[in-house]
Amino acid sequence: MRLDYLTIFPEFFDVLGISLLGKAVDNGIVDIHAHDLRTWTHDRHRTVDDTPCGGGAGMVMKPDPWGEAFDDLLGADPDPSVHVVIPTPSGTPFRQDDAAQLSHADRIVFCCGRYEGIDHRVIDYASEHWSVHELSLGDYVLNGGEVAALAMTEAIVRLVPGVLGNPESLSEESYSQDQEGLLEYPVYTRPASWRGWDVPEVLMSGHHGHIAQWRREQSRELTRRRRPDLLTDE
Ligand SMILES: Nc1cc(-c2ccc3ccn(Cc4ccc(CN5CCCCC5)cc4)c3c2)n[nH]1
Repeated sequence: MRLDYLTIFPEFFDVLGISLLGKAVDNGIVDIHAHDLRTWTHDRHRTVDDTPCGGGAGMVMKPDPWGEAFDDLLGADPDPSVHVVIPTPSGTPFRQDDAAQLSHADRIVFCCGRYEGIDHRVIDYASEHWSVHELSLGDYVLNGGEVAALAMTEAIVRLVPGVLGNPESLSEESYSQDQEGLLEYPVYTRPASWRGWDVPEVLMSGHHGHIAQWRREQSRELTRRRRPDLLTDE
């Protein structure tokens, strides 16, 4: 899987060389390239923004640098197997299903906007050529797309075979189908008693059936309290 990031802050993505994703890069499972969008500017001030047509506060990112970056990175031939992800507050919510689907992609290009956003014609042009995903990280406004791109990257890449040390843990995670889409149960480790708090006895019983039942109950109770929207039983 090749991941490209178009951004005016490429150093944001240096962090991807650390830990889990760092190993995936070292193993050649994932190939990461961050690009400074100003590479594709030609004026002395390396301008990437301009005033919004129709008025309004702030600045909007000019389309030209993005178009030239697409030309260099992707060429002009349509290719639906290339996924262009554009983090935006107005996108569809990024969910585990999106991460799962994108984990099968061979190529993903993250377009990280700043200012008040990117000229919409960039999205229109990209949509004619590649598979475009306008995705929101959540219902809050960030200063740009970089943090969202990092979060989405981690959610996607950890699902790629060979990236995680213990793939079986994936099936027990919140939102995963095996967990029936419920929130995951609380976890414990040693010591058995810590500052007056004990590990639930059932977990020390060695009775796997009881432990599994307790965990299912914990998941349902936690989901009922925190995320009733995830409960589908009629
Ligand atoms: N889930 C999530 C993703 C993002 C995200 C992603 C990408 C960019 C690029 C820029 N920003 C900052 C920004 C975007 C929008 C506004 C409001 N809006 C602007 C246009 C006219 C109406 C009002 C303010 C600032 C971004 C923010 N935030 N949250």
